[in-house]
Amino acid sequence: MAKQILTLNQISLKGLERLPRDCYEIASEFSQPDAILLRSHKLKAEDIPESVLAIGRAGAGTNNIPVAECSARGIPVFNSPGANANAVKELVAAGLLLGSRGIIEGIQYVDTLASITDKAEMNQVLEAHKKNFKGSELVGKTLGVVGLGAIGSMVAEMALTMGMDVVGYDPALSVEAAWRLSSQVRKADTLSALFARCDYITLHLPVLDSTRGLINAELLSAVREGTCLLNFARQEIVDEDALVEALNGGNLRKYIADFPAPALIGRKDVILMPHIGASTDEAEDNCAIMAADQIRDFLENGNICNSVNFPNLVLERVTGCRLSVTNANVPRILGSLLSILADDDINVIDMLNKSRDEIAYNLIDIESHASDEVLERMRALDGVVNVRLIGDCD
Ligand SMILES: NC(=O)c1ccc[n+]([C@@H]2O[C@H](COP(=O)([O-])OP(=O)(O)OC[C@H]3O[C@@H](n4cnc5c(N)ncnc54)[C@H](O)[C@@H]3O)[C@@H](O)[C@H]2O)c1
Ligand SMILES: O=C(O)[C@H](O)COP(=O)(O)O
Repeated sequence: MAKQILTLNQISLKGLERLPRDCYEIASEFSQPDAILLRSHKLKAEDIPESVLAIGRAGAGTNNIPVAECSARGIPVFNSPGANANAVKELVAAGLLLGSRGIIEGIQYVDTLASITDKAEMNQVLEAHKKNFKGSELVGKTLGVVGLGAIGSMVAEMALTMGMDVVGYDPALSVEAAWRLSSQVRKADTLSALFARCDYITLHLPVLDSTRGLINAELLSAVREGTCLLNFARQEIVDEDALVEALNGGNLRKYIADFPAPALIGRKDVILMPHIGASTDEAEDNCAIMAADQIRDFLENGNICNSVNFPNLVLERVTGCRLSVTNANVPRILGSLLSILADDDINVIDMLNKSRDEIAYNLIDIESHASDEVLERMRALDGVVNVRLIGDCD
């Protein structure tokens, strides 16, 4: 029977094409879907049908998904790390230029000249006024990058090529991300040290309990005169009252962000974009392809790649008959699962078990069919969250 994929946002066709129509039905309404694909749709736990086995976010941030509830229900949540990083990096480049030059004000001024019909007169007027739109260059200025993952590391690299000095802060930097980072990026030991020494500061970290309101009054009051803050990460990371106070105080010269808020719209010192960081053809394709491939590999093989709540686990298929089991990460469950198989004379050919936080996940390749009764005995074990028989075992 075809598997049903519920899409809660428009997902690029290039991604949906990775799910062959003879095996997958895709629609924006299903009552019992096997998996969900979405972008920024705010998904509530109560709206996830019982049938859902996996959720794929075609994008980076998963703060729109109730990840903790998904973990408790044994549902892996996948995202698309790095797939839209270049799109965001390019928009940050635009943000830096909008923050350093009078581009927007200049364009708005030119629009006011529409009533002048004589070219020479227009030229004379604008040449007299262009001094009002003077900016400064990025070369030699210091950019602070908060969060040096997929996007932050690309932004840092780009800023270096533009002649900026780059300072980075990331207390949770992965080894892989550290390898990607240019050695010219200087390390700030604290966020306050970074905020106190930069002309431009750009945020590229996820919103988590620990980062909500992280950019607070204390940090914002310590910025150098003329500092420009860019936020292409998430609105919630910046304390809005503190931001408004810092802008009113004058030291923070500009706030450039991808997240409009009523209190910020219309201010001359704020430039807001409508959450378009990842809105390029390329990023939408990349994210959708990655999310669809990951969902397909999970549904067809139980493999897990780029989950934000489950361990990564990929086991090469050696038999048509595979069990995937999610259980609490406590002792003795694995032994009990294997005993149930042994009691039914089912031989295990290959298996892999990995854990992440409170979740343990297993793929067990077996030589012969496991009956419904065997599966039910496994499901009945204390601490087992779900058991799935994948594939054709005959
Ligand atoms: N504007 C957009 O359209 C858009 C597009 C893509 C991503 N984003 C946002 O940008 C965020 C980052 O994306 P990414 O792809 O670079 O993710 P990533 O996971 O590759 O990198 C995030 C980095 O932030 C670091 N970090 C975590 N806590 C931190 C803290 N307290 N201080 C400093 N660094 C911290 C992590 O260690 C990691 O290196 C996403 O979570 C998402 O919210 C926005
Ligand atoms: O976290 C992300 O990837 C971005 O915020 C992009 O969101 P979008 O897919 O809704 O554009």
